[in-house]
Amino acid sequence: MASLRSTPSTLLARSRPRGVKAASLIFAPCGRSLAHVADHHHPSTSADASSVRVKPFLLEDLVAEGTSEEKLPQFVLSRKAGFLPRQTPLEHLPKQFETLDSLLKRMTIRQYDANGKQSGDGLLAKGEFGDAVQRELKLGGIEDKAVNQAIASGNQQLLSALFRDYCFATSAYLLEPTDQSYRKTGFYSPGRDHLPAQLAVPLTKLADALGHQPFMEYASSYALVNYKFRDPAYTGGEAGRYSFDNMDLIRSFEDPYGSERGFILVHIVMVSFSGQALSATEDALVAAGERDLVRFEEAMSRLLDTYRKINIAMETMWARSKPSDYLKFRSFIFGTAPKEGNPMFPKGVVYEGTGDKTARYFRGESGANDSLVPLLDNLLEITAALPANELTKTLRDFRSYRPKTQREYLESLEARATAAGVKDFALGPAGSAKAKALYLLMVDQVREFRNRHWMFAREYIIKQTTFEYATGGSKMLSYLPHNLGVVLSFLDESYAAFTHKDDAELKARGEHKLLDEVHEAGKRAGVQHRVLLREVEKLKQDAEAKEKEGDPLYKGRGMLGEQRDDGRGWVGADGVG
Ligand code: HEM
Repeated sequence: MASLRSTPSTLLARSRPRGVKAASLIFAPCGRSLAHVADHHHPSTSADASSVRVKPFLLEDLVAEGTSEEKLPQFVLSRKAGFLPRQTPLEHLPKQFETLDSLLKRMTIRQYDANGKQSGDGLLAKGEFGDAVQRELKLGGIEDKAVNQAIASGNQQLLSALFRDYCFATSAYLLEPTDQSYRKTGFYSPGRDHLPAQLAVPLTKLADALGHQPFMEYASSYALVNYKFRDPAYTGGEAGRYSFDNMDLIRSFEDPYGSERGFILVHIVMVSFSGQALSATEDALVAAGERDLVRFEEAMSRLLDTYRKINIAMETMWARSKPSDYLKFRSFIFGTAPKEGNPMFPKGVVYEGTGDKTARYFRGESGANDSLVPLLDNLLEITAALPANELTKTLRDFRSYRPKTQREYLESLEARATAAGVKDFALGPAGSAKAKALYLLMVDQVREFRNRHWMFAREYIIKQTTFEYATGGSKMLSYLPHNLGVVLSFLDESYAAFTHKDDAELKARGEHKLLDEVHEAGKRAGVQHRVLLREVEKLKQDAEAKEKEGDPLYKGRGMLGEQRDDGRGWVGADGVG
C-alpha cells in the first residue's frame, strides 16, 4: 500500500505559519499525505506551500528511485540494517596497509595466539606504541598513495575500514601516556598533544571523504564498524547472525575476548534491531499524519516489541562486560574536548602535516552518539519537552557526532513528528485507548533504557572513578539523571491523560494485559522520579562534602598541572592508586 511505504521524501523546511495545525502541513490539499503525493510524482507545487520535497532517507527508497547501492555511504539507513552499516565491516585491509594492520594487531594489551590462548603483552601494555608508530609509519609511505587511491575509488566499505583503523591508531597514540599512568598509579596524566603527520594526514583525508570528524566516533570507528561474524549465515536466536556468541571484534585496545568485547558487542546486538525500529517508526509516522488509527496501533505495537528486545539485550551488559573491567579500556575512548577544562588535553591536539596549526578538540567515543534513543525522543516528541539549558545543548551536540545520514534523519524525524502531531494524535481525542496505551508504553521503554543506563553509569563509572568527565565529554553526574528526570516527568504527565474511559475501552477490547502494563508504568514513573531526585541530591552532597574536606580524589581535574604531595602530577583520580 502506498501510504504505508516509508515516506521520508517530505519534510517541513520552514516553520509552521501561525494558526495552522501541524498535521495539515504534511498533507496535500487533496487530503493525501505529501509522501503519497511524492510517490506518484505530483509536482511539489500541488502540496502545501510550507512543505518541500527532500531526498529520501532509506536505502530501499533510494534504490527504488534508481540510485546505485554501491555508491551509497555505509551508514545509509535501511529497513533491513537500520543504523548498522549496509555491508559487513571489512576485516582485512589491502596489502598496502600491512604496517598499519600489524601495528594495530600488536598494540592490543592482551595478545592471543592462533589458538585463542593468551600469549603476552601488546605494545600498549608496555607503552611502546607511540615509538613504534614513529618508527614504522612514514608520511609519504606506501599507505598515503593507497589512501588517495581508496578515496578516488569511492569504495565505501574500504574507506570505512580505513577510517576505523586510523581512528584506532590515533586514539591509541594520543592516549597511550594517559593509560600508562593510569595503569601504573591509578591516576590519569595528559595525553600527547601532537598527532604525527603519518596519522593526521590520512585520517583527515578519510574523515573529509566520509563526512566524519577526524577522531574516533561510536558509529564510524569504535563500535558499529568493528564486528565480524563467526558464521555469516547464522540464523538462530532473536538477533540472527548478530547474536552475541556469533560475533567477534575486529579491533580492540585492551582485550578482544574480554569485557571490551562484551561492551562493544552488546551495543551491536541492540542496534541490530534498529532496522525493525526504523520500519515501525516510519509506518507510525505516516499513520499519525493520516490519522489512521488502525495502522498507527499496528506500527506502535511493532515498535514496542522491537524496543522490548533492545532493552532485553541491553540488560545482558552486566554479564558480558564486568563493571570492574571498564576502566581497563576506557582510557582509550576519551576525547580531546571540551576546549576549556579537559585536563587530559589542556592544549587540545595539533594535527601535524594538515596545514592547520591550531589545536583541535573533539568529543570522545560514547553511546551518546547512538541513534536508538534519539529516534524515540524525536518520534514521541520527548525532545520538545527538554528544557533549554546547557545539558540539553550537550545532548544536541552529541547528535553532531554521528554519520551524516543519521544526523539528517534524526533532524527530519523531529520535524516530521512535530508536523504530524504524534503525541497529540496518540493522547488526544482523535486517538484510541490502545493508541494511548502503546504511546505510554513506548515512553516507558525510553524510561527503562535511561534508568538502566543510569545504573550502568553508577556501577561502571561512578563507583570506579572520580574523574568528572565522561568519554563523550559531558559531566555525567548532571547529564544522565537530568535526561532520565525529564523522561520520568514526561511519562507522569502522559499517564495523567489516561482516563477511566480508557480503562473501560481497553477492557471492552479484551486488552487486559496492556491495561495492567500501562498502570504499572504510570505508577512506577512517579515513584522512580522521587527516588532519583533523592539519589542525585545525595551524590552531590557527598561530592561537596569530600571537596570541603579537601579530599584530593574528589578534586579530579582541579589537580591539573599541580604537583601532589606525594610528588605525582597526575590530573585525574581513579581510586586505585
Ligand atoms: C557499561 C555500559 C555503559 C556505560 C558505562 C555508559 C556510559 C555513558 C555515559 C557516561 C554517558 C554520558 C555521555 C558522555 O559520554 O559524556 C552515556 C550516554 C549515553 N549512552 Fe551510554 N553507557 C553504557 C552503555 C550504553 C549502551 C549499551 C547504549 C545503547 C546503545 C548507550 C547509549 C547511550 C546514550 C543514548 C547516551 C545519551 C544519554 C541520553 O540521551 O540521556 N550506552 N553513556
